[in-house]
Amino acid sequence: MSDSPRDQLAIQLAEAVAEALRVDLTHQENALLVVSGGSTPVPFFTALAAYELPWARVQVTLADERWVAEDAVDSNARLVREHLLQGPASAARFVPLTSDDPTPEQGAAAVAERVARLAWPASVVILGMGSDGHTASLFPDSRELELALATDAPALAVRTPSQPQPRITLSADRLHQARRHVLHITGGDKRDVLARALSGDDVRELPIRAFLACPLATYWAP
Ligand SMILES: O=C(O)[C@H](O)[C@@H](O)[C@H](O)[C@H](O)COP(=O)(O)O
Repeated sequence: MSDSPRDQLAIQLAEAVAEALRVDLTHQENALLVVSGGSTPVPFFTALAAYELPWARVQVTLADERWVAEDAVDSNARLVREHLLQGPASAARFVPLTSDDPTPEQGAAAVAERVARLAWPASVVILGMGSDGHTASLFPDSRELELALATDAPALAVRTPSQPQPRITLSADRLHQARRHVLHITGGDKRDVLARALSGDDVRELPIRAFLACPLATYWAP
């Protein structure tokens, strides 16, 4: 791995997450790690996968997923399998957010049940953020945004005009259930969106605001 600021950031985040899992596993049987998809986490996944941890006691799931086949190029499950569940981390138990149902509306209840059985509170929830201020699949233009912010269901289907595929997302309530929250972002655009988010309150405008007071440890590099 090169030592670009983004790679250094990924290494620092991996170190913090590995330590969090190690600490939690000294006093609980299983520890849950919730990761995000997208492009930003790839070097972090690679760095974390190399840690020697009791991975068989680590559960990994996603903050959100596109309702696509697990081998589709834009599947977050595929991303996790290819970059995180490698080497020592291949012993972790990955719990995907999709089912064989044709739509997320049909599959959401089964996925929610699966998610509810995990080892909550999560050791770490790692969020990404888009330039529209979305996080997980809580998009400003999601039809189900209000519901996703208010429901105590663990997961729900979302339809978003700005996105090509239907998705499933963990609800804000479920994403709040963690010992530690991290925002992992890179680049000037996202720095500016975060600055905007910090200077206002309207969660519907910039859904990342729902997590700013978690507290949210921010890992940012240019
Ligand atoms: O794409 C996803 O699967 C996640 O839903 C999304 O919330 C992601 O974390 C942000 O869109 C940032 O994505 P990038 O890291 O690709 O910028």
